[in-house]
Amino acid sequence: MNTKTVQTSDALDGGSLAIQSKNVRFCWPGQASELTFPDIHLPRAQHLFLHGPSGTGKSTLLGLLAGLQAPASGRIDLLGRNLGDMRAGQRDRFRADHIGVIFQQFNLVPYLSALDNAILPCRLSPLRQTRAGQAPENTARELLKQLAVPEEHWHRNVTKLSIGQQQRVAAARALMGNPEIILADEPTSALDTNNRDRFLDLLLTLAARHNSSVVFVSHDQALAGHFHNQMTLEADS
Ligand SMILES: Nc1ncnc2c1ncn2[C@@H]1O[C@H](COP(=O)(O)OP(=O)(O)OP(=O)(O)O)[C@@H](O)[C@H]1O
Repeated sequence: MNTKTVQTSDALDGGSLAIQSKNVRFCWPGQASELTFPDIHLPRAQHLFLHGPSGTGKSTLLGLLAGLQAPASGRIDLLGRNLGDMRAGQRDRFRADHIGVIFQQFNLVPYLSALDNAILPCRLSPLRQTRAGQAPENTARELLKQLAVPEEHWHRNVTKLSIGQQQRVAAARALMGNPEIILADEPTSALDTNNRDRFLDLLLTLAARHNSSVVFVSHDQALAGHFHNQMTLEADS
């Protein structure tokens, strides 16, 4: 499978980069073809829109950037650190400290309330707890408010919320404690056009406030204009 880059930013030194990847390849067990990915060069506080047809490897690439899988070859540096140099435990720590994720299934903890889900990164990372300020619960409340999750739902079990509300709780959790990188996989798939645009504006505005970089996966090319950089994954014809 071939992939190509449509547009990326100008080169900067490693210290100012959120993400740098080179010659990354990956093959899922049991799959005949290897996925090859374009190089990424994403400055801190800039956002990347990652799009392409189904099956071209968008979710796989986010998993590699999150350190959930390791590339078969190539190199990924986040915030100037080579993921390949870290042991599994160090990658987990790095993810908890520096990466917010909004994945397709939201990965919310089903038995916790919306508020407790939003606070969770602070329980897992002292660094994010420190960054969230003296009272992380107040920060979580503020984020839920900004993301328009109605207050009467904050103490409800998160599975009792609508899909759109769950997506916004997942976004609040990803933003909690100001991680430098936010990885979002189709977070607007369940929203209508109005809510989709509002959600995206909010996510990018809140991320910009904290100098976070967002990598945003979507099929929906109409969203591309919100982003500094774009990358297309394409299947072989
Ligand atoms: N856990 C897995 N085990 C085996 N193969 C997988 C796994 N996850 C993905 N794949 C395969 O890897 C390829 C890329 O899948 P991926 O989900 O990354 O694509 P995608 O572009 O995100 O697709 P979509 O837009 O439909 O979500 C596909 O051929 C898929 O079948």
